[in-house]
Amino acid sequence: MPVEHLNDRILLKHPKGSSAEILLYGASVISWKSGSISNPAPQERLFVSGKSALDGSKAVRGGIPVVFPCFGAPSHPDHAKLSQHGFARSEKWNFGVVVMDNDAGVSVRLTLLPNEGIKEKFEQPFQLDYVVTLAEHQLSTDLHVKNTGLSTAGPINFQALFHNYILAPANEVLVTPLQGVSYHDKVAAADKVETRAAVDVRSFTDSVYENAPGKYQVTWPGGGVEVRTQHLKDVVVWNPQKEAGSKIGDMEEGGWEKYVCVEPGYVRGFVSLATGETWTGGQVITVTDGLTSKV
Ligand SMILES: O=P(O)(O)OC[C@H]1O[C@H](O)[C@H](O)[C@@H](O)[C@@H]1O
Repeated sequence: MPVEHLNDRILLKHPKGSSAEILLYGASVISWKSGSISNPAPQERLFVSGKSALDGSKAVRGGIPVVFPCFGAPSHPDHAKLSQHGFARSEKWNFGVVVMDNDAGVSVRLTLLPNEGIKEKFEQPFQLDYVVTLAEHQLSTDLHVKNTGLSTAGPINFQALFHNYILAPANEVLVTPLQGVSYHDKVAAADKVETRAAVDVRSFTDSVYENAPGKYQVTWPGGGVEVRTQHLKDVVVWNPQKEAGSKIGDMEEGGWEKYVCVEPGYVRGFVSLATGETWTGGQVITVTDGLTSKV
């Protein structure tokens, strides 16, 4: 069965051997196993902390949490009652439909509508549809945000981000091309312009790049992924290293050495979406073996 719907999760299996696991809680992708062109044996590509809750009691520490409608601490008046990174990562989503199931890919849609708990904290009318597509060497995620309000209602304002925890030797990882891009360095609490040809995370890094190129290479000796995005103008590069990682309750010991977060999003400013309209942000993550595509 290419798509299996279990009690708390959905399993995707591609005929060429790749697989993915999506928790209904948070619509969090918690596993993506894929081979590459030079090494077809499927390997895990995402980091999930061994201390992470997976039972719906807390957002997953790893995989791909969905950040909506605010990134970080809320900074918009409509988000004032929300906690860090909003509610999408800690609500139970509904399994919708199998969108596609063929050799090109296996694809499912999950949906989140306002429930009573959400309405208490966020009054805006919305529908979220999240489509996860598994291909032979690729995982794609697309978030569709619809303003379901009446025509007399105002726009909804939001931020959105895919919080990718990419399994990688953190101290050897390089992220490109960010040279010349303006960013907010959350560690130094300063606005800067990136001077490095390749960004590493060997020290505690929490950088929010604004109007970034939209296509990123994440490489390390012998491996890599490419992250290609659509309508996600910003990207966050985060690794807490021991300095901050050891203070994260659900982070396994040394977990910060095993991943880099490269998080495409719309997080500087807000998307303002009129009634009846739909906004879509998407990403395609491809296993590259560290070889950069020319396209
Ligand atoms: O601990 P969390 O709420 O999951 O956030 C984890 C991290 O997410 C993003 O990368 C932010 O830029 C960081 O500032 C934050 O520490």
